Amino acid sequence: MAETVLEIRDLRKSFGALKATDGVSLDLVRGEIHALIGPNGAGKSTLIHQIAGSLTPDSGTIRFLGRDVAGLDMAARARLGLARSFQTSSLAREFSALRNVMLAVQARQGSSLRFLRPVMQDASLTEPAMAMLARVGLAERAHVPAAELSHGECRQLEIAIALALGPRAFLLDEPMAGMGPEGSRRLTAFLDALRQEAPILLVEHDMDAVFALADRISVLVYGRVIATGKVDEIRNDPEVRRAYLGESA
Ligand SMILES: Nc1ncnc2c1ncn2[C@@H]1O[C@H](COP(=O)(O)OP(=O)(O)OP(=O)(O)O)[C@@H](O)[C@H]1O
Repeated sequence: MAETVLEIRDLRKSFGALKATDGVSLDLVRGEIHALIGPNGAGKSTLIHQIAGSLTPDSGTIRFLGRDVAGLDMAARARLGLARSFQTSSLAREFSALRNVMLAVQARQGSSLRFLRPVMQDASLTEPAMAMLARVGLAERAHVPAAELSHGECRQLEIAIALALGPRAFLLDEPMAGMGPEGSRRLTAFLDALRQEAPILLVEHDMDAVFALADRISVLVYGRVIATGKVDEIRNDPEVRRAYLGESA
C-alpha cells in the first residue's frame, strides 16, 4: 500500500449559500500525479486554497505527512514541504532568476551568520540555486530579472523555487495555462519525472496533459467528487461523461 502524503476528509467550505467544497475526501500518495478535473466553478481552486492554507475550511480535516495542518498558516505548511506553485506574484520581479531561487534556498537553510558574506558570492546559496535553474532549463537565463522572463520561463522559475524549498508534495493549479504547445510538451515531460521527487495534486484543464500524466483522476462537480479512478476508468465512467465531458448518456 502506497504511503499517503496528503489526506483530505469531508472538507466543506461555503460562500453564503454556495457550497464551493461539499464534503470532499481525497488522498495523494507517494509517487503519484493525482489530477483534479471538473468544469469551471466546480471548486478546484477553492480546494487548493484550503490545502495550501490561504482559505480556512468550514469543517473537515487536512492531514499532511500524518499531521493535521488546521492550525498552520500558509508559510508554516510551506515549511513542512507543501509546495504550491505557479503563483507568479510570488516572484521578486526586480531580482534575477538566480536571486529568486537563492532566496528560497536561504529560506530553507534558515538564518545563519550568512549576512557577514555578500549574498551573491555565497556558494552555499548560488550552487544549489544554479542546480535548480539547470533542472528546469533556465540556467542560461540565471542573471535575467524575473520581470523580463517570458510567461513560460516564469513558470519554470516558480518550479525551481518550489524545488529549492525541498517539497514533500506539490499543489499545481493549471500549470499548462498559457504555455503554448512546445512549452506544454516540455512541462509535461518535466512533471512526469517530478512525481518521483514528490507527489503532485494537479488541477488542469488541458486534458491531453491530464490523460498523459495522471496516475489517478478525481472529478469535481459542484464541490463534490463524483468519481476517482485511473485514466481509463474516468474516461469510461458514464456519470463523468455526462457531467463533465459533455456527452449525453
Ligand atoms: N472568495 C469567494 N467568494 C465567493 N464565491 C467564491 C469565492 N471563491 C470562489 N467562489 C465561488 O466558488 C465556486 C468555485 O470556484 P473555484 O474558483 O474554486 O472553481 P474552479 O473549479 O477552480 O473553476 P475554474 O476551473 O474556472 O478555475 C464558484 O462558483 C466561485 O464563483
